[in-house]
Amino acid sequence: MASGSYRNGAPKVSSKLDRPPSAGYSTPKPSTKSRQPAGPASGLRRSNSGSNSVKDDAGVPGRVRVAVRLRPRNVEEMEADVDFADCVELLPELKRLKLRKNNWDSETYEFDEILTEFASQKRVYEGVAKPVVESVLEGYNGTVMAYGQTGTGKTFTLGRLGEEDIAARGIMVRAMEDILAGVSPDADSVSVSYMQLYMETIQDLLVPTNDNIAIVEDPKTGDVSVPGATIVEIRDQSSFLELLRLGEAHRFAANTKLNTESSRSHAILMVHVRRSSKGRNDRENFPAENGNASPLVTSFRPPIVRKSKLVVVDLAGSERIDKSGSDGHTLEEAKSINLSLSALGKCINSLAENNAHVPFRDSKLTRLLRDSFGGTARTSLVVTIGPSPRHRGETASTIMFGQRAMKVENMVKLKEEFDYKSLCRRLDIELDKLIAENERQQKDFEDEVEKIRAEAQSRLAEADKTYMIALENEKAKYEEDYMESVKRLEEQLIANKQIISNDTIGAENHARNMENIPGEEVCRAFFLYTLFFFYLAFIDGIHSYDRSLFFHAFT
Ligand SMILES: Nc1ncnc2c1ncn2[C@@H]1O[C@H](COP(=O)(O)OP(=O)(O)OP(=O)(O)O)[C@@H](O)[C@H]1O
Repeated sequence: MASGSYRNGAPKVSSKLDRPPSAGYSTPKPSTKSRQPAGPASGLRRSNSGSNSVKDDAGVPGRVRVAVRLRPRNVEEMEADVDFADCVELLPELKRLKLRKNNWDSETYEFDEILTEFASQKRVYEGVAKPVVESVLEGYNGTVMAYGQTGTGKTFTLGRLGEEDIAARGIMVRAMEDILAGVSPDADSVSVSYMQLYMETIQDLLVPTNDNIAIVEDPKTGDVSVPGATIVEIRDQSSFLELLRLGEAHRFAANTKLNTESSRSHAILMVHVRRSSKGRNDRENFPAENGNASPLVTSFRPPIVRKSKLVVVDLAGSERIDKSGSDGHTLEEAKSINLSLSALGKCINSLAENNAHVPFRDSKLTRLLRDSFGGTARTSLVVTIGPSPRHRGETASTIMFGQRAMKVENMVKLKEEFDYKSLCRRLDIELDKLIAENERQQKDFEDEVEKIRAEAQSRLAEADKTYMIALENEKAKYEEDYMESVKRLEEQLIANKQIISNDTIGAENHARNMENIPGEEVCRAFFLYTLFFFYLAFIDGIHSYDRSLFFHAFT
C-alpha cells in the first residue's frame, strides 16, 4: 500500500525546515507588523473601497493559506506498486511533509494543512475552504484555488457535484450550501458567474457564445471584475447545481496520457454575495451633536451593504509535454496552460520576495487573480500531488509553488458601502406615501368645507322660511285690523244715516252729527292703514299696492 508518513513507521528526521510565517484565518486583528506596501506597479496591497465606501479600511494582513492534498493511487499506480514514500513523506499531525531529494537527503516543509489520500471531501472543505467562505459571508473577498500537476485531483477537489454520492461533493457545491444557509433570502442576494480561461481568452461557461470577455480593473480600488460575464442569481442549491452541470458541459477537456479527462482551461467560478448590514456603524457614520442620532437622521440614513466575492479557481494542470503526449492542438493548449501558470508562479515569487514590481499584466490569469495574491482577498490554495515517484520533479515543483504562495501576504479588507440606490428607493416610497397623505388631507378639507357650506345654506333657507311666515302673519293681522276698522266705519255710517233720516229735527243737529262721524274713528283707521301701507311698501317693495284702498274709507 502506498502511503505517506505511515508506511515506514515513525516520521523521519527532517534535514531542513523551510517554514513560512504561520497565520490563521480566525478573527482578523489589526497588525502592528509593518510590511512595506507595494509600489504603484503592484497597487494592490492598499485598496480603497471607492467613493461609496463607509470608511477607509486599511485592512489587516492575512497570509495566503496553503494545504497539500495527496491523490490516492489509481489503478495504474497500484499495478506498478508505486511507493509514494520514495518521493514524499506526509506528516499530517505536524502539518509537515518531507520531500526526498535522493536516498540520503530530504527537505521538510510546513504547510497549513496536510491532507493524506484518506482525507474525505468534507475534511478538505473544512480545512481549506470553509474559513474563506465564512469570511466572504462577513464581507471580505475570498479565493479558493487548486494548483497541481495534471491528473492529481484539482477538479475532484473543487468541482465534484456528488450527484451519485453526496459525500463526494467538492468545494464549489459545499461552499454554495454554506453561503445560501448564511444569507437572508429577503434582504441579501447571491449571484454567480462561471467562466473559463482558454488559450488567453475568457469564455462564458453559462453562455458559450459569449467569448472574449474583457477583464476590467478599477484603477482606484484595484478591484478586478468581468462585467461581460453572465450573472445568474442563485436562490437554491438545485439551480446552482444546474449551472455547474451546464458549465462543466462547456468546459474544454481532452484525453491525455496523464488524465483521461484533463481540463484544458482554467475554470473560474465567481460567487457575488451582497448582504445588508443592519444597524452597524450608525453612530460612527452619522454622529449627532449630543452623540445620539436623531430619528430623522436615522430614517434617511443610507443602508450599509457588504459586497463580497468568492472566487473558486480550478486551474488547468501543469504538465510536461513529453509525459502528457500532447501534440497538435493539445500541444498548443498545453503551452498556453504552462505559460499562464508560469506567469502566476512569477507573480507569486515577486510577492513572496516583496519585490516592488509584480508582473500581473503578463497573462490574463494573473490579471484575474490580482486581488487574490497580494490583494484584499483571503486566499486559500490547495496544491494537489500524485503518489507516483515517476513525477518527482513535478511534485517537487508543486510543493515549492505552495511554499512560495505561503509567503504572500494580502491586506484583507472589509468592503462596506452606502447603499444609495436602496435609500433612493426608500425615499421614493416615502415620498409617494407623503403625496398620498397630502392628497387625502386635501380631500378631507374640501369635504369639510362643502359640508359647512351645505349646512349654512340649509340654515339660511330655514331662516328665510321662518321670516316669510312671520311676515305673512303680520300682513294678515294688519289686513284683518284694517278690514275691522272699515267695517266699523261702515256700520257707523249706516247708523248715522239712519239717525239723519229718522231725525228730522234740525239741520243743526244733523250737521253736528255729520262732523262727528270722521272724528276719532276715521283718524284711527287712517293712521292704521297708512302704517300698514308703508310697512308693506317698505318690506316687500310692493309699490304698486292698490292705493285706491287707501282712500276707500273716505269716499
Ligand atoms: N482524492 C481522490 N480520491 C479519489 N479519486 C481521485 C481523487 N483525486 C483525484 N481522483 C481521480 O483522479 C483522476 C484525475 O483527477 P482530476 O481530473 O480531478 O485531476 P486534475 O488535477 O483536475 O487534472 P487536470 O489538470 O488534467 O484537469 C480522476 O479520475 C479523479 O476521479
